[in-house]
Amino acid sequence: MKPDEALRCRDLYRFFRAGDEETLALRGVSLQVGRGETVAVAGPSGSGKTTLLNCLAGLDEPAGGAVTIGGEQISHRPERSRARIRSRRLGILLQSGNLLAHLSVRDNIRLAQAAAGRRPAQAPEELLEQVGLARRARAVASELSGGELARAGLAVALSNSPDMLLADEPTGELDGVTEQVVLELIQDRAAGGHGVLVVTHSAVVMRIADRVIRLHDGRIVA
Ligand SMILES: Nc1ncnc2c1ncn2[C@@H]1O[C@H](COP(=O)(O)OP(=O)(O)OP(=O)(O)O)[C@@H](O)[C@H]1O
Repeated sequence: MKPDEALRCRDLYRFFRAGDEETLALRGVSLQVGRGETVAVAGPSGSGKTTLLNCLAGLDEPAGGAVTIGGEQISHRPERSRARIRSRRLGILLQSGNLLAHLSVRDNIRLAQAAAGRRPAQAPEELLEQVGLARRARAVASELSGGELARAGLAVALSNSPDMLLADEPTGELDGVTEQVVLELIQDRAAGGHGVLVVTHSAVVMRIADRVIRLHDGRIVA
């Protein structure tokens, strides 16, 4: 893997079996994302976007192929190893939010940093400052607006200076202006050296991405 590569996957296959029926959710997907690069993944419902994201994040195991994050292979390893790589090398941003509801934004960041088990490069206050949320450090999720929640989620996802940020519809519920602000923030942060892969239906996200990858029936078609 080249030093400027944040993520690489080769020939990913994933099947699901329900009774007699077999779905080929991923059929040989290969891609790479460079440091500082933002790649959008688009495609119709059922094309395999979420399955791909889960395999890249080590939350699901591909039946075939391999995933490497920051030079370290995450696929085909025991869950403990995958969890360690996830917490040190990946930031994961989901539409459902990545904050624990009973903890303040600051404590959510602290928890993510403690899970990585090494000295964090940035203090929670600094991360919150960078996403424009310094004044809401003590708030819990239910006290935040949609835009603030997206910023808080981003601060948590970036809390261990990941090699790669993986996001699933991170701006899905936001209005156009807030969406633009959060995306600019994601890109700004990416300039700091990690790669970004965003699963999205949003034309705004596709416009700001450096590249758009289109999935159809589990294959990259463009
Ligand atoms: N756990 C599962 N068991 C069986 N089939 C599954 C499972 N998860 C996904 N699939 C199937 O795999 C295919 C890809 O699903 P996936 O959720 O990755 O698509 P998607 O592109 O993310 O769709 P959407 O945009 O609707 O979220 C679909 O046909 C889906 O029904």
